[in-house]
Amino acid sequence: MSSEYDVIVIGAGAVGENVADRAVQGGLTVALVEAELVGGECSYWACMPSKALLRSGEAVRAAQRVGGASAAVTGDLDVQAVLKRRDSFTSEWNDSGQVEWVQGAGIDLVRGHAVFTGPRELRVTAESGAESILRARHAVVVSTGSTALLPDVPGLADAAPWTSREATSAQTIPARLTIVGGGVVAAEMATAYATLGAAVDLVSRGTLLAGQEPFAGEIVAASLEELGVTLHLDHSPASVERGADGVVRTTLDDGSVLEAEEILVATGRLPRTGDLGLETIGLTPGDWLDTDDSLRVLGSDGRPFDGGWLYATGDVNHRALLTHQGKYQARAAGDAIAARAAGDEVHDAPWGRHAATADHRSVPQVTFTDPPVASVGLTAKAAEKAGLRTRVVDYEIGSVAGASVHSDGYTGTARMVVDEDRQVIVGVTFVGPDVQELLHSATVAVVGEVPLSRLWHAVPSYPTISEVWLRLLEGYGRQSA
Ligand SMILES: Cc1cc2nc3c(=O)[nH]c(=O)nc-3n(C[C@H](O)[C@H](O)[C@H](O)COP(=O)(O)OP(=O)(O)OC[C@H]3O[C@@H](n4cnc5c(N)ncnc54)[C@H](O)[C@@H]3O)c2cc1C
Ligand SMILES: NC(=O)c1ccc[n+]([C@@H]2O[C@H](COP(=O)([O-])OP(=O)(O)OC[C@H]3O[C@@H](n4cnc5c(N)ncnc54)[C@H](O)[C@@H]3O)[C@@H](O)[C@H]2O)c1
Repeated sequence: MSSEYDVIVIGAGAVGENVADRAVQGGLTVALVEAELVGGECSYWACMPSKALLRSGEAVRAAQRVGGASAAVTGDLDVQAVLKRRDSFTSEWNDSGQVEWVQGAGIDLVRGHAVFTGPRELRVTAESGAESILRARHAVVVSTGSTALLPDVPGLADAAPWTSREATSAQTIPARLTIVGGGVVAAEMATAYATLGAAVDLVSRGTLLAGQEPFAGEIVAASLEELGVTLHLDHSPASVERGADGVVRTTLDDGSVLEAEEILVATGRLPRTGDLGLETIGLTPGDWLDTDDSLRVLGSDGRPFDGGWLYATGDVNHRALLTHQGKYQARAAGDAIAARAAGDEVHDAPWGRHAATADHRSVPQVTFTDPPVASVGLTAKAAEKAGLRTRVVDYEIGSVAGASVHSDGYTGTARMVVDEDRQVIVGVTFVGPDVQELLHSATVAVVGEVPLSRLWHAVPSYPTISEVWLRLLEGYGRQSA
């Protein structure tokens, strides 16, 4: 069977779903191809189940930090109830709700694994083995996401290691868990599993959360230790072996040996482009797909590949491996495809409707540790590296009235990075209980390039934690204008 559509989107993760939706809203016919579950990684094995695993423990600790409330929280966490609540967020790994949404949005869902057979043409193989050919009149969008990277450590692959998929979908909590990695997945899963009762060892070849401001990793490291996690920073596993007794023994580069029931590998991601038939159209399987700002894949000459019919959105383009940022790209790409198909003007200059400009220097991210780390834009180090003349202002969040009411002994740190030449903020980081809900104010300030002189007129309410904004401005000092 063969069918022709205006647009084919490969991958029905959060990002692919949104590209398809925008293209349909732009008047185009769209086939959305999915090999596994409609909704992708975020819904079933990443954002939602991981945040569900974290939330119950966070709620208990939040109450324990408020005098009077703490007396009411005396029991243990109900681990089975936490896992059951997590299962409800993944709809027990059943995608019928999302399929209904796709169909209601006017998108044709094609179940199966897609491979390129030529330009604008794909073969889809269903689970039953049935094959169909899809052709695209205007565009093919690759939204196939990313998969866990397994470092080349002797014995690791044979030790049945967990990746983020097993860690977010586990039905029992191992008594002991070794985690390899020091990034977001490692920090969040160490928080979750330690809270759920596992004895956790975390091995990272560097510091924790190395891409963030240094104080973020330091605060999270202290909080993990308080939860009972043993940190092995600046270490790597030299070899791994699962014994006949089922125990995983991880030998570190200093010769010490960690024992655990499971080992979680959280050492970064690889693009899901290895089995897409990219070689048939002249691209390299296994590569990330570089794009321009309207998400067209670039060829080796730096120009849109083969005249510009191929797009890549979400994790697979390596611009920002985050659901919200991928969905932002999806809106830009879906609308750009519709505009180009209609011969309408394409607004792909910086900050235009069809450009994912914010991917470069204005990406917000929350790491849901306890306390969480919420950041947007450039760190002080990244701003300096980018050649900006900057000034950094730090403030201890616990000193604002709203924070002291929020929790007893609230501790946290805020940093604002100012571009001195333009008098605008290029980066903000907050670390402290509940700061994730402050982040969008920082994103608006960074993306809007709001002049510092105007920010003084954005008055934070008393007594809220957002008064930290006023303290950061006071720390910077008011200009005469
Ligand atoms: C543990 C963990 C927690 C995370 N938490 C957060 C968070 O809190 N917030 C956040 O913003 N981000 C988070 N992320 C990142 C987020 O999950 C990803 O950025 C997001 O899922 C990427 O979406 P995507 O649509 O690009 O890819 P995916 O969600 O991976 O979707 C790709 C889809 O393509 C399908 N596919 C692949 N190849 C083919 C093919 N050849 N044919 C047909 N279908 C195919 C796959 O089956 C999959 O469904 C987390 C990641 C991890 C690992
Ligand atoms: N809350 C969120 O927004 C959220 C949550 C989880 C994941 N994510 C996304 O998922 C992506 C992947 O996360 P991740 O944590 O897997 O990757 P990462 O790139 O953030 O971190 C990888 C970590 O592994 C360490 N490492 C690599 N090889 C090692 C080795 N051999 N031995 C010891 N340590 C080693 C690195 O030093 C680094 O600390 C991130 O880019 C993030 O954007 C987001």
